[in-house]
Amino acid sequence: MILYEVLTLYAVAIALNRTVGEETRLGHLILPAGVQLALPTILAQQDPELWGNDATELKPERFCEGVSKATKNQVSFFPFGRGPRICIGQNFALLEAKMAVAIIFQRFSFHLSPSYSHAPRSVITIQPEHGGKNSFIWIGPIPRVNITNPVHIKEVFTKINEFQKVKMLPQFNVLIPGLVSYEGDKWAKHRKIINPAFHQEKLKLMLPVFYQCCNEMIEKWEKLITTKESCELDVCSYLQNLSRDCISRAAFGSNHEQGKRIFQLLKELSILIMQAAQTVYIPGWRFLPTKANQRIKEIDREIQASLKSMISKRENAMKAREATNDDLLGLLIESNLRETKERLSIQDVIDECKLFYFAGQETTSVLLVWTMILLSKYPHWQAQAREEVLQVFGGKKPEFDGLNHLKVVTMILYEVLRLYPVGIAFTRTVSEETRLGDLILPAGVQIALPIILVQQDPELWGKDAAEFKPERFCEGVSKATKNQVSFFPFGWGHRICIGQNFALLEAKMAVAIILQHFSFQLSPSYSHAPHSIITIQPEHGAQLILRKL
Ligand code: HEM
Repeated sequence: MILYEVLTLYAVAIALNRTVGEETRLGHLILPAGVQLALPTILAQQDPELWGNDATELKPERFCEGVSKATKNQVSFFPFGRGPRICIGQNFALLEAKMAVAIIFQRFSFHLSPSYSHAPRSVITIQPEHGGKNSFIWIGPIPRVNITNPVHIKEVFTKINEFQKVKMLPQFNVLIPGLVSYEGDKWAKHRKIINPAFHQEKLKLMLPVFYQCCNEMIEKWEKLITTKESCELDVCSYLQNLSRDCISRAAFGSNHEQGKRIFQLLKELSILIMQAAQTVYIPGWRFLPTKANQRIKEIDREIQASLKSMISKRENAMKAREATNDDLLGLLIESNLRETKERLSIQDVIDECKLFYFAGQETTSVLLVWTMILLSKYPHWQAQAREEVLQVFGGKKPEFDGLNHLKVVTMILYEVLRLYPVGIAFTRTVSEETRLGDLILPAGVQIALPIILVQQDPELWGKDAAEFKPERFCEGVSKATKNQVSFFPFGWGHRICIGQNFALLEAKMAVAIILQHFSFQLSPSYSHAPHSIITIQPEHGAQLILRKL
């Protein structure tokens, strides 16, 4: 019973796949040859409609009268597949597992260690993702040490020359150039020139853009509800569009249509490159005359040409005082023109614009997605946040000072970033032999700062570390963390995210406007499955039911 229940909840593979051999009818569907079918084991075996409301709970008693009774004779349990191609090794595996379990039970009792963090992750099979607190893993021939002690984390973030960014695979250089990957003097020069574009008074200039983009999304949602009381919606794509729109207009202002096209191309480029990255890496792969590589070259050429012409036009207009500089591009050019020593080249500016797209889009949209999911799950926090927003703005347009003073909304955003940080870990390379606490780390060793473990560590955050409790932040971050580096969703130290205030302002604007217009709750079709592909996203979407207020 226990083994069956484990196989129900943690089926070895998340889905079984088939290709349609020739045109076939399946229920109402006519499936042409070549179409692929996925039979998502993990969804079918945890479907409340098939298994009841306790579908996601470990309840081996479901199997007390065997599989047929538990499944009511339906094909809703197929951990070994089904039919003629059912796993030939099923009995072998079950016998081996029973032997192992029996002998373990004879000799040990066991329970979870506090350092275990529950993170099922699918890499062909479903495995727990994290090692323990003091552990290391091999990334091919390179050892990677997990650092979870806040004192040591602070040291890693502070000593930026000793602990450098891990070099990206060459595939990604075309995609994510700029500040984020530079080191030493080059990083310092770029950071100094870009910094002013993200100062609070400059962000104030971008607020109308954020408002306009949020309003357009709200109008779309309102149209979906006009004839009904409520509607079900997967908010992921809307929030992705929102942050794409915000970054594109905030970056390129009056040229945002041209900017949008560039961002579309960058999206296509990232898909092609991610696909290439999933195949085995061959040195010089970019020079192979494949269709994908030709397209990558074409896209890159178009992006470079478009950005180049936009930047030189803007530079000339600004020199002639004909252009405003209230977008990121204008602010970056202005700051660069003011630089007396070494300026950025046009190629440098192009690279930083590309980076804004990647750094600024997916990050803010996943923050918003998790915020809406958690506010749906915890309606009393949704009500408290709405009360605050209505108290500060009523039904009016949210303005800069009001947004900066939203206390409950800020606490909520921090708590979302604590539980669902944008990525699961930061990595660094040790540039020369260094001591870190008791460890002596030779050059070349990698360091991982597993943010997701540290920010949910019961030793640092208390027994309720895994619970959503925004009240932890009611007296600010320093009090919540007891002045330790145990909360770092934007990084820490000199290399802290340059877009942090931009992202938080955009998120506060979006949350405020959404709360002014709608109430929302989780739809029964939402299934909670945080999934890490660069950022942590809900794997099966964020289906919510929206109601107009
Ligand atoms: C919720 C939203 C965001 C989150 C959680 C986030 C998170 C981060 C983190 C963790 C880092 C540091 C990585 C490391 O130290 O290895 C970083 C760096 C950076 N971020 Fe963000 N980011 C967000 C939004 C943005 C936005 C909107 C922009 C720009 C428009 C941006 C631009 C950058 C840049 C340029 C860096 C590199 C800084 C440097 O190396 O000096 N980010 N971000």
